[in-house]
Amino acid sequence: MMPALPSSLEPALEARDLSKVFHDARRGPVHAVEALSFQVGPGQVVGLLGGNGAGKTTTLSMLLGLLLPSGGVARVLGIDMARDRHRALARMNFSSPYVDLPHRLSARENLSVYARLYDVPKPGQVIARLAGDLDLEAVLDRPTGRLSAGQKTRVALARALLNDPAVLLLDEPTASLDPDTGDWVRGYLQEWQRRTGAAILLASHNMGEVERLCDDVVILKGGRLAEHGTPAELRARWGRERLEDVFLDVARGQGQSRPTRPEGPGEPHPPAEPPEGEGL
Ligand SMILES: Nc1ncnc2c1ncn2[C@@H]1O[C@H](COP(=O)(O)OP(=O)(O)OP(=O)(O)O)[C@@H](O)[C@H]1O
Repeated sequence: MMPALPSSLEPALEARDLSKVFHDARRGPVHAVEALSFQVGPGQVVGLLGGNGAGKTTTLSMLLGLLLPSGGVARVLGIDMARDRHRALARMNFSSPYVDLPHRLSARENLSVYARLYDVPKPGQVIARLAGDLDLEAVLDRPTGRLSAGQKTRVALARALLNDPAVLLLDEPTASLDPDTGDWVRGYLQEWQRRTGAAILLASHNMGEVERLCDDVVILKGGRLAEHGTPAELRARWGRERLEDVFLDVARGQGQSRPTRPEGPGEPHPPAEPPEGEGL
């Protein structure tokens, strides 16, 4: 048996040889995620990128223990989420603008319910602090269903930070925000992460956001890992100045067909395969 690593060396989050096959009546077996391995180290922020249908949500759902993998393992803080999800839940959290909070409850009531579920000590104080941080004081007592998309996103983020998670999974945290509010939320997340040392896995289509927040980037294509590295490594490898162009090259399987400089900077890189069916 392999000796256990001291907990400080353990990845905060790990996908190892992770796969998910959906059995769809119309499409037959759908290989949403295939043999996917990556890690998020303690205190690291990793971006999970990929086009529509590339497998990001399926991956996040397995890491949250909401979907059982067809193969491989999803671990959070060393805990196998398919077996022992309940042991990790108190130390992790998740936020997505696509998951609605009950509409009739006020923002404060929603946050109070979740604070109770997470057994947050002094919940009133924690909610007041988060409402101050996220500029929600004026809307705390309004029904959540009547808030703007930007206000709902900030309430959802407050909900995700209630238990001071050591591991935070974020699905498109700024998707519905105007550029100014989006920028503000990114700045807040960056400051929060530096202060708490939490590990973050961030699924995003916003390359500026990924370049600003992420130490490392995983790009999925058709459920498989197509690229992995720091934003600087990926730019150098693909001879691109912007991560957005790296993403497009990976998506289109173009490799270095359009280098940004004539000599083609960076290491040569085998072009990614053209997309098969759905996926990036
Ligand atoms: N419950 C399901 N049953 C059948 N197929 C599914 C199911 N959930 C997802 N899929 C398929 O699995 C693949 C990956 O989907 P997934 O939602 O993980 O992609 P994504 O990267 O999150 O996409 P997006 O950026 O559009 O949200 C797609 O082909 C999708 O249609």
